[in-house]
Amino acid sequence: MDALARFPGSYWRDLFDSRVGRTTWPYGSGVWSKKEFVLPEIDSDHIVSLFEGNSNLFWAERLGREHLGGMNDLWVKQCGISHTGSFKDLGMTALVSQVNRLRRAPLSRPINGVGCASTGDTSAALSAYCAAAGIPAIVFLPADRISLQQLIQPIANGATVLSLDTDFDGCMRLIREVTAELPIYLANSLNSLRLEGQKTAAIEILQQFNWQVPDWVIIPGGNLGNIYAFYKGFEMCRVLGLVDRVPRLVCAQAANANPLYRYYKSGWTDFQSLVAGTTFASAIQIGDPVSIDRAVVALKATDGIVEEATEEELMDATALADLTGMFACPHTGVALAALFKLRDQGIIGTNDRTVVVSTAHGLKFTQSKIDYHDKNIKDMLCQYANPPISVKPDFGSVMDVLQKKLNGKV
Ligand SMILES: Cc1ncc(COP(=O)(O)O)c(C=O)c1O
Ligand SMILES: N[C@@H](CCOP(=O)(O)O)C(=O)O
Repeated sequence: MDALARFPGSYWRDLFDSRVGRTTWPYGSGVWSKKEFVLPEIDSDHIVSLFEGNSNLFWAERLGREHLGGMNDLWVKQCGISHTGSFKDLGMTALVSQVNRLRRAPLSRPINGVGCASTGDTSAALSAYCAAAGIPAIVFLPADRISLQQLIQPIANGATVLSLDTDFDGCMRLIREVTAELPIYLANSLNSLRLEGQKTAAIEILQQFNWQVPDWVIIPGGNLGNIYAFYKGFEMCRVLGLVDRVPRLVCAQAANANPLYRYYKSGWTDFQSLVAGTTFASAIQIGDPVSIDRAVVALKATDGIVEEATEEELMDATALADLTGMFACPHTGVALAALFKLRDQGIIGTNDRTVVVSTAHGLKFTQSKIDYHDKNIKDMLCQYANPPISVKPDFGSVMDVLQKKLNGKV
């Protein structure tokens, strides 16, 4: 930070702005366009990048206007529109690049592979970046708890996939033990290299608002590395003079997997890990988050809030987002459901500039959408379901249906 502070904030803003849209290696990546803030000492030849970052900031105009009491400054940061379909690419490029550097001469460290425990997105990102670099990847997955789309990613990318009959927290405990014994580098967000890459999403948001600071940023939380990464990105920009304040952060959890929410509600006095229950937001089905202390730092420093969402709330919020032009994953639904609640309580105001962080691509989680639109979820109304209409293949039948539809009778 001392070295970076030798230059004024305007220097960094201009430098980062000058790299947007560049193809010069590695600055076309949203992460490496901020190389000096991420991993300054790395040689560009050692970087393993798939041109991650630079994701769209979606103006959720209709959702805000029609469903959130006329909110007019609501944005969704589409971190899931990325090479492997989640924000994990941002951190994995930093981590795998550093491993690549360590394995090569002159350092030539004996790292035989890189490993992680995963609910499906970290494993996909690790496998893709390792495959691109020719580094062995080992992933520990909780059997039958991740989507098929997520499962096929490491398989296709040639990783060693261990499907374990336990939950994510069990996988996490095992990978920590294994990486302590074998020359396998740990790729979960315990490793701060991941957070260095992930924090660039926060800097990118500031840049996309022409270095204006939003009032609120809402982030779904599981293992809790990302909430800290966002805080770090915002705080770094404040300390180095790129902006003059930081936004208030909201961490949103599924009610079925909510150890941070419970801790927050206890006034930060009583943290209890738990066995996470099943949730459609399966990538945040985590009961013993490794970055719990970092999350508390981030929330306290930003006057932050923790909210939770039930299964029905998160699925309805996801459906509404989709009906207004998105294709959100259930984790984004958790964050949107938290926004609905904070708007109802009057905590987030109509004119507050608010960013919801979308963490994965909806196409990785289609089964829950299929079940919702089929109204095939036990004890759930599925009030925004839009099932397909079966019609006989003749002109009269088709016309009947369309006329009823146009008259609002279907
Ligand atoms: C899609 C998705 N959203 C949100 C999260 C939560 O991020 P974190 O574990 O950093 O809290 C994860 C992973 O945990 C994820 O895969
Ligand atoms: N959702 C994550 C859970 C692990 O989180 P990490 O950020 O610590 O790797 C996943 O996709 O595996």
